[in-house]
Order: sequence, then C-alpha cells, then structure tokens
Amino acid sequence: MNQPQIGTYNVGTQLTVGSHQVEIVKYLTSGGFAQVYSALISPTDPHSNSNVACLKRVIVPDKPSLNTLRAEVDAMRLLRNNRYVVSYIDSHAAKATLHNGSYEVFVLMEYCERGGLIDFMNTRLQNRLHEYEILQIMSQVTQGVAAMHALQPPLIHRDIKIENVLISATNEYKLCDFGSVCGVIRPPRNSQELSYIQQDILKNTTAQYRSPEMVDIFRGLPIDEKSDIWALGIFLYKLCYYTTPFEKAGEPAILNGQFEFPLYPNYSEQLRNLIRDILVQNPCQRPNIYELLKRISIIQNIPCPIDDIQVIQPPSSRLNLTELHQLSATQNIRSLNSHLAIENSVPNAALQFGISNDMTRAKSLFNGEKSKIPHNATLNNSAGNSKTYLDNSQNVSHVLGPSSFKSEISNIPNNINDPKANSTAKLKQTIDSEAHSFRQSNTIKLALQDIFPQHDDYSSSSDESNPGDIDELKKTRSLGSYSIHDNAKRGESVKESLTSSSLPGSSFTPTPTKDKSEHESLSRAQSTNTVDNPKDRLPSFSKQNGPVFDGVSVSKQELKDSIKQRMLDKLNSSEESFNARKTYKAKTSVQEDTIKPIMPEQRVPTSKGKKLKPVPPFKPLNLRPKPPPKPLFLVGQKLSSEK
Ligand SMILES: Nc1ncnc2c1ncn2[C@@H]1O[C@H](COP(=O)(O)OP(=O)(O)OP(=O)(O)O)[C@@H](O)[C@H]1O
Repeated sequence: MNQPQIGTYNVGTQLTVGSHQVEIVKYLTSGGFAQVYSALISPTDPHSNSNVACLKRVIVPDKPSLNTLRAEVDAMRLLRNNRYVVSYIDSHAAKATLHNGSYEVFVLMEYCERGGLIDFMNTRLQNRLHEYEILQIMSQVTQGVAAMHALQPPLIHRDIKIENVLISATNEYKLCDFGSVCGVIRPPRNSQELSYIQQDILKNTTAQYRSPEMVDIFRGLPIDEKSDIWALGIFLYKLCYYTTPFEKAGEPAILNGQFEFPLYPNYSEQLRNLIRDILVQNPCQRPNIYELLKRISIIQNIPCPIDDIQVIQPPSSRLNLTELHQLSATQNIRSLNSHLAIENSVPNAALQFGISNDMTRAKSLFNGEKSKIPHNATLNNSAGNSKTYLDNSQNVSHVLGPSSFKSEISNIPNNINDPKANSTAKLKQTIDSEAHSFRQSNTIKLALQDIFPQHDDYSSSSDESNPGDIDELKKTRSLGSYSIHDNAKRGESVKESLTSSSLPGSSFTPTPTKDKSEHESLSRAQSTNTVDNPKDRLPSFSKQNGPVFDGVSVSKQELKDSIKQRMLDKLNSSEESFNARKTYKAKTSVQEDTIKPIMPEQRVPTSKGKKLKPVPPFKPLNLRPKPPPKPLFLVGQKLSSEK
C-alpha cells in the first residue's frame, strides 16, 4: 500500500486505543507502512505488567488493506502471551478524515526496548556473534515460530527475517511483523491460481528468504510450514555470516540449493550441518519446527524447551511422507475455509481434528505448560519407521523425534509408475498446459477477485477455472476458522473492527481521541467464539452497485485500478531491490562483507519521505528473461513446456 505522508504525533499527545488511554512518549521510527512510537498506557498491560507500550500507527488507503491489517492483528491476538512473540495489547481502527477513503489503524503492543536484532548485529560487525549467542537467538525465534505452527490449522509467518525480530528489555528475542501471515497454500491447480500465488508471494515475502517452492511454483508444492523452516535456515545462516547464502546468485542458486560457508567466523560442524539440513530442496526433507528446535537444543546441550505438537497422518492412511505433506496442506486449506469441510471430506476419523481443543492445547503448550503426552508411545505409519504417538483424547498424532526422519524420506517412492506419483504428474501437466497458454497470452491477470481479499464476486469471472479455487486460496489470509472473526453488522458505514474477538483487550469501540474530529466513532461489534462459516463473513456484492463492504459502496473499477497499480508497484520494487542487491553484492568482496552494516531486506520499498522511482510494468516470473541454464536434474523437475 502506498503510505500517505502524515505528520508524526508530538510527545505528550493523548489518544484512546481500544480500552487503553495512551500518551505518546517518543516517536521511534517508520516502517514500510507504519509510524512507531513508545507510549505510556493505562491500564497497565497485565501480561508484561508494564505501562510502557509500543504504538504502531498505520494509514491504510482502503478496505482491502484494512483486511490485511486485520489478519495481522488477528494473528497477534492468537499468539499473544507467547514469550517469543511480540505481545499484542489492544487495537483500534477509524476512518481517517485527512485521506479520502483511507483508515487509520492503531495497534498497541509490547515495547521491545532494546530495538531490532539487526541493530544489535550491527553493533557486532567486528566482533561477530558467538555460537552460543546464535543458538540462543535461534532457539527463541524458533519457539515463536513453533507457536504459529502449533495452531490448528497452522499459521505460516512467510516473512521470517533478521529485521522481524526485536529484543525486549529482558533480552528476549521476539518475532514480530505478522503482516504476511497466512494458512497453508496448496499447490495451484490452474493458471489463474498460479498467477495469484506468484503475486501473493512476491508481495508478502522477502526475496532472499524465499524457499525453492516459493520461487518455483511450478514444482506444484504447497507453501506451508516447511517454507518457514527454510526461512529459518536463511535466518540462521545470516546470524552466523551476516549475509544470506544465496545473496550473490539469487533465484537460480535458491533453486539448485548450492551455497558455501565463509571461512570466517568459524562455527562448529554441528551448526553448519544444521544449516545444511534445513536448506534442502525437498520440503519433506527439512525438519519440522519441533525437530529443528530439538537439534538446536542438542547443540546447546539443554533439554528441548517444548514438546512435540506436530500433527501428522494416522498410520492407517498408507500414504508416504510426500503425500502426507501434500494432503496436510490440502486439509489445512480446507480447514481454513470451513471446519465442517474437514469433517466431511476426511474419511479417517483420526484426521478430524478438534480444532478448538487443539488450539487451546497448542496455546497452553506454548504458554509454558508441558504436554502430558508420553514420549515413549510409538506407532508406525505407512512410511515405515516413523515414531509417532496418537493422542486419542484429542485426535492428534505427534511426531516424537527426528531420528528416523531421513530414513523415511529415502523410502519415499519417486516413481512415475506409482499411482500417487501419477496424480502429481497429472497435476503438473494440468498446470503446465494452462501455464503455457497463460504465458502465450503474455498478459498479467489481475482480476479483481484475484487480488481482493474477501470479495465474492465470482459470477463475473469468465475464466475456465473454478472461481471458488481462487477464493479458497485467498482465504488462507483469513483467520476465520480460528473462531476469532467478528460478525460485525453490515450496512453501517464507517464501522470497522480491526480485531474480531470478544476477548478482553480487543476493541471495536469508538476511539475518542483528544481531537475527536480526527476519528469517527466506531461501535463495538458483536462477536462470537464459535467456528463460523467464513462465507457468512464475506462482504455482500450487488450487481448494480458493485462491491459493498460493511455498507460502504465502492466503484469496482476504481478499486480494481488502484489495487492493481499498487500491487504492480510493490511487485516491481520488490524485484528491483532484489536485483539491485544482487548486482551490488556481486561487486563487493568477502572482506568488505565483514565490516559492512547489514541493511534491512524489504519486501516492499518504504515511503520514508522518499518518492519511489517509477518502475517498468511487472513481468510475472515466467515472462522474465530466462536465468542461466540449470543442471539437467533440476530442469527435469520442471514441466515439459518449460523446456
Ligand atoms: N514492539 C516494538 N517495540 C519496539 N520497536 C518496534 C516495535 N515494533 C516495531 N518497532 C520498530 O519499528 C520498526 C518498524 O516496525 P514494523 O516492521 O512492524 O513496521 P512495518 O511498517 O510493518 O514495516 P515493514 O512491513 O516494512 O517491515 C521495526 O523495525 C522496529 O525498529
């Protein structure tokens, strides 16, 4: 979103954010989209027991952007009180009077007094981080990510990077910036979905941290927890070497997975092996979050701080791990759409997760309560040796350790004659043929429904694909199935709820500020704690009037044009900065790297007072000049029309 230029609050400015009175203490910085302040709050935050908080103020230009922020806040709410996630306190949204149609959003969160991890790293340019420091940071951040992956369905952060870790007053490392969070994204089934996913990835991820399945969507793999694991591998590498492993060669290097370790600093072989084991092409072969944490703890020589919560297929399914990976993604997508959909579509009763139970359990696990699951219980799955435990009381099975993981993988048939392999091949063929015609048409499909979250104008789609499929993908950004979405009444103009829960701390109330003219009143929305049908929450669509969002009528064409332009700007700039960094990095020597401060890697350019350069029209990945030829074995993984 293009951030309008607005003045900063003066010290002492009083505001009301939800149920908190706020007094600005200091303007800290501006992020890509936000102004960030430290502030005094009343009442005191019971979690941190502190009256100092961080206030994030964001101007969002329209309702769709507001939905994105809503997803971010909902994610924070789900993860609140986790020790290694920046803790949510309160939030509030109001229609901004200064900018026509735009909204002003305030999010109160825990104040991380020691600033960003990147700043800390930059204080250690000469005297690089010690291995024990790296492991400590890595362990804590991994625990933050584990809290997301433990949810049912899991949440994928998608933008794990050095810049998104902050340091608290008590020296704890905390994950922040949940603006890219989504559910598992299943592989695309047609060109329209492919295009949607490509654009979504470019917009919401940082180039150097993208996993191979994100860079090459043609692989037909889901974007899931394992994509976060890859990002954690890049994160770990950067903690060690202050650069990313694919910095110089970019996407081609990500796709063939070749990287080297600098000679300096010298870390243990165990640590380097961990990085190697994370940065593997096949997502199935990457450790899950628990396995990763366990490996870190082993190097640290301490007990693993969490219990295993990884949900896997029951043993009766007779599916191999590759298929489990795919199926789990499909299930998660479904579960994001409808809890009932899972129950109706999964033949095996053991797969019917009690979502609310699991969530409560996952939350309690990560809030410090140890699981009561016995670690010595075992169960064999179809892959052969996997040690699992099926927790019948909660219908969740647990992977108990990484020990047999690699050997299972090696047992996975990768045979085209295998019926399951055939279905994957068919999927690839379908995508391939559609992608081929998509490329030939040489147009960028940015249909309104492709880029507009929570818009249900399917009837206008003329595409051959099932329009509901795209909608299904879009809903991966909606956190509706976590039972926290509000049932805000529609038809009342200007009313907006940023969060959606009725839990204490959330607020949809009017925000009386010192200058009341700045904000229009908001009314508290009704909310429920039940699993509701996301369809019920979609904005209505009138054929005559176009989309109507909570009663605010908008011109479809206007929205389409503005969103399209905004997305094109972002996508271009994101790619531009990646390429520019590549070129720049290629020119610099390793020696220079050791003393150069780390510059923040941005998904999209900031608007800190600078006007962005005009950028050429966006070219989808598949229309850009071909990268240098890849080794034959990689080409073989691509679809036939690519050749
Ligand atoms: N809770 C916090 N405590 C202390 N500082 C914070 C906090 N949250 C954010 N900041 C500071 O503000 C900066 C920008 O915050 P944030 O990344 O959330 O904004 P943003 O607009 O979403 O940025 P972007 O999307 O470009 O990363 C951070 O890099 C950090 O320095």
